[in-house]
Amino acid sequence: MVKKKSLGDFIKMKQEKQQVTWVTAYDFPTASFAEQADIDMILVGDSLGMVVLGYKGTNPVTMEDCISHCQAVRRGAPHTWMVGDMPFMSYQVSDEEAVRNAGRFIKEADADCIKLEGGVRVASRIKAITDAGILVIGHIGLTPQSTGQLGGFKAQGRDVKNARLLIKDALAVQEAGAYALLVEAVPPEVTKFMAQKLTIPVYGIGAGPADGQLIICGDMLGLFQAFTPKFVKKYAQLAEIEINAFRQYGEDVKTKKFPTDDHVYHVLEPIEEFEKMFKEFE
Ligand SMILES: Nc1nc(=O)c2c([nH]1)NC[C@@H]1CN(c3ccc(C(=O)N[C@@H](CCC(=O)O)C(=O)O)cc3)CN21
Ligand SMILES: CC(C)C(=O)C(=O)O
Ligand SMILES: [Mg+2]
Repeated sequence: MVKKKSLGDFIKMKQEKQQVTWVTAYDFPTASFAEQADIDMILVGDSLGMVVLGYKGTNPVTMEDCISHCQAVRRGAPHTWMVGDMPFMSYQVSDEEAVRNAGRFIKEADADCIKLEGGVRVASRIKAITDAGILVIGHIGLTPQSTGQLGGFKAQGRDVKNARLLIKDALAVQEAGAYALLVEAVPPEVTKFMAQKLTIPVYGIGAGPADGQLIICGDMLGLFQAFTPKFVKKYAQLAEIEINAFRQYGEDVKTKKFPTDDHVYHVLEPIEEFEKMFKEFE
């Protein structure tokens, strides 16, 4: 078992140009498998709404959902850096609500830090949470909680005007005190500029090479069937394996191939004694 990383390790990894590996996990087994595979960080993303709760987007996800899933992940991965993702409406209203809800991830779920979406427009939230002593990761580019304004799950920063705004967002996030930044669905040229310009680590999902990479566990494992973003690489086809296993079990039960003598408990007294006892009920 490798020792749990600390903030200093992640800062050093950027300086030494070592890649950080980051996956989402929402439950105990997945978190445990990620830890056993020596993944550097786990995000308990509000994408849990889509990947494990079956919503069409992330906005229905509540603080209670996030805390509960973070607690399960922490039990599965006690030695891995865990990021709590702040859900829609847990930080949008005021700095005060943002600090209170960020604190719940630390206090109730033993998160190492929190992540929230937005750049310039959430700078005061990032500063307020940081001032409370909590580590923050910013998240810019495709920000799923504002897909209404973005016009859907669309890549960002593809024209110069929009890329300039993104770079201003990135600088605002760093200036506000975030210790790292996540960039989602942005051309690699723009990501590369940000990773060079910023002193804090810049991680990417669908954003090309950066100081580290994030991927959604359901996507890389082949468990999420609704859609597959272009930036996903599939490392397994678990849905297929699960469906085949359920189908085989169903067939075995219907054809009485399961259960067999291997799967039952044996009586502890002579069967004649049982038969006598059964007769008492006749
Ligand atoms: N399973 C899953 N994977 C994700 O990467 C993910 C979530 N859920 N939920 C939250 C957000 C939403 N994300 C998404 C969702 C859809 C696309 C997508 O379909 N993109 C298209 C079009 C891109 C465009 O028009 O610019 C693509 O072809 O990649 C991308 C990111 C990323 N996040
Ligand atoms: C899509 C990633 C960046 C995220 O925020 C999540 O998994 O919730
Ligand atoms: Mg999220």
